[in-house]
Amino acid sequence: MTKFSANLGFLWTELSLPDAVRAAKAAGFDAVECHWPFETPAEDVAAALKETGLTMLGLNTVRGNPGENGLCALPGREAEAKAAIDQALAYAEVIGTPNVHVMAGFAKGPEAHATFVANLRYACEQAAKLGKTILIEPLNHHDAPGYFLGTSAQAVEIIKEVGAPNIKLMFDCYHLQIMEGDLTRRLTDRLPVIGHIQFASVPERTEPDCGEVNYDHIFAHIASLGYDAPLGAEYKPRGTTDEGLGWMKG
Ligand SMILES: O=C(O)C(=O)[C@H](O)CO
Ligand SMILES: [Mg+2]
Repeated sequence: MTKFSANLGFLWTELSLPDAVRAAKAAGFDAVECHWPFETPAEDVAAALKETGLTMLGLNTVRGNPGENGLCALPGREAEAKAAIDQALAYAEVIGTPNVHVMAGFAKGPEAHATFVANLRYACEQAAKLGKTILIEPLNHHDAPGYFLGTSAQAVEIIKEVGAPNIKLMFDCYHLQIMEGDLTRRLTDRLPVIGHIQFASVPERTEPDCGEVNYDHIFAHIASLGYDAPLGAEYKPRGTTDEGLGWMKG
């Protein structure tokens, strides 16, 4: 039976993060994940996770200044990037989160690549001390034009170059359907480096019950690969979150 994680960056956003954790539990999710929890005291999130028995599977490093979308591929911003990595790992340690998604930012070219690799090596060293995993995620160029990381091939190349055992790919089916398609084969081919999988309808980015991707097929294929970690429901509900959960009961 496929397990699901509620991404609280998009689901139950009208609630406080601790209450969103409780709502996800009540709705039958097996785990939760989020984007940027830092305005909520980690202790409050930890208490809700303990109360519900859920794990917060992942969180992100901060975006940076208004309009930015990550710091870790930005040449000249290394001190801020390291601080963002330290902040995310410290928060993750308090709430028992195993994965930190290190966000690259809007950049391009060889200097950005070298900067990202160097910051990821730092992140992996720090994460290894805590037994945690660093994730990198290609984002599509419609939602995030100019974002440094845009394809799974680029991510695989970076993962190999970083050369750490605790760096993995966040395979977001939404972004990768837009950027490259061929999801069934990509999931098979990238499986050895996949650290987390997310999904949403394409192109709407709503519940997975519409659009151009057949998620009944995708979920069955993922299960056939022997991947049984919770899959991240990272979509923007058409109505309220609870109204849109019929796809889980299918
Ligand atoms: O945008 C996404 O798909 C993500 O998963 C990032 O964590 C937030 O931008
Ligand atoms: Mg995603």
